Amino acid sequence: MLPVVQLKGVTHAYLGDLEASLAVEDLNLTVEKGEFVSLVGPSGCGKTTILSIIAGLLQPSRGEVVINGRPMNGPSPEVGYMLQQDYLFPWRSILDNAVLGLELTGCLNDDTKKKTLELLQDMGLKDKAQAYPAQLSGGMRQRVALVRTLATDPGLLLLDEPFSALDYQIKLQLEDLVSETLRRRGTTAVLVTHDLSEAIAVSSRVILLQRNPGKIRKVFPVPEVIRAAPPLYARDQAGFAELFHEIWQEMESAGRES
Ligand SMILES: Nc1ncnc2c1ncn2[C@@H]1O[C@H](COP(=O)(O)OP(=O)(O)OP(=O)(O)O)[C@@H](O)[C@H]1O
Repeated sequence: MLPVVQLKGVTHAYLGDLEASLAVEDLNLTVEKGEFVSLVGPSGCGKTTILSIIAGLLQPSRGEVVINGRPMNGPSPEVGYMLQQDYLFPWRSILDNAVLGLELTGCLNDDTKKKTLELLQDMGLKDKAQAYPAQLSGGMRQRVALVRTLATDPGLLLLDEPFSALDYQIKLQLEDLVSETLRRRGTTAVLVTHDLSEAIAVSSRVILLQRNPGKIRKVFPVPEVIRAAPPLYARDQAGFAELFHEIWQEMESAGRES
């Protein structure tokens, strides 16, 4: 089976008026179908730049991006992107917000609307379909944003710190819900997070980046016993604390060198 994401020698420099700044250099990364990988690393190591490149929002200065076997050519409905802010339209009902992506891609019909309602139900939001964003909590709104992203059925989901603005308890619940939903649908995911325990709890691999310029420093596979548990319980599994410390130490060494 073809990998979902292939980055081959990807380098990106942002061009300023007087100089160019090298954000990421010579990245090589393959993400297989159904994998959930996390990108972690210090501020400025290029996590968001990498997601923007995979999303087709940013053309890398050098190197090749291949999505589902095809060279990347701008944003595509195959790739969903979810951010820290929910960006719901306050004047639209929850259902109308949730179907926005379908509407914009010309895919809204009775069948896709029914599937969106099912997704809202899966996320515990069916009775909120006719409510408005202002009537929902932050965690609920983030779930609506997730439904909106999943409604177009992207094979690849990019998540840029989607849980970081939420209370700890809500964050843990959402990690479970998202991870279970993606597993069931076979969706491939790339998550950017500052929370190392979240990265280990939800991923099959944690990719540690270093900065100046952004590069992959080390890839940590997450042991099966941790991966098999729902994120809430993954943290209690044997090997979790050891892996956390191993990645933490490597991060500290990277920090000292940059
Ligand atoms: N639009 C831009 N113009 C110029 N430089 C940029 C731009 N966006 C990012 N950079 C630079 O590129 C590098 C990588 O930034 P990026 O935002 O990808 O890092 P990050 O790991 O996501 O950071 P953080 O964890 O703080 O969100 C940084 O040095 C940043 O200053």
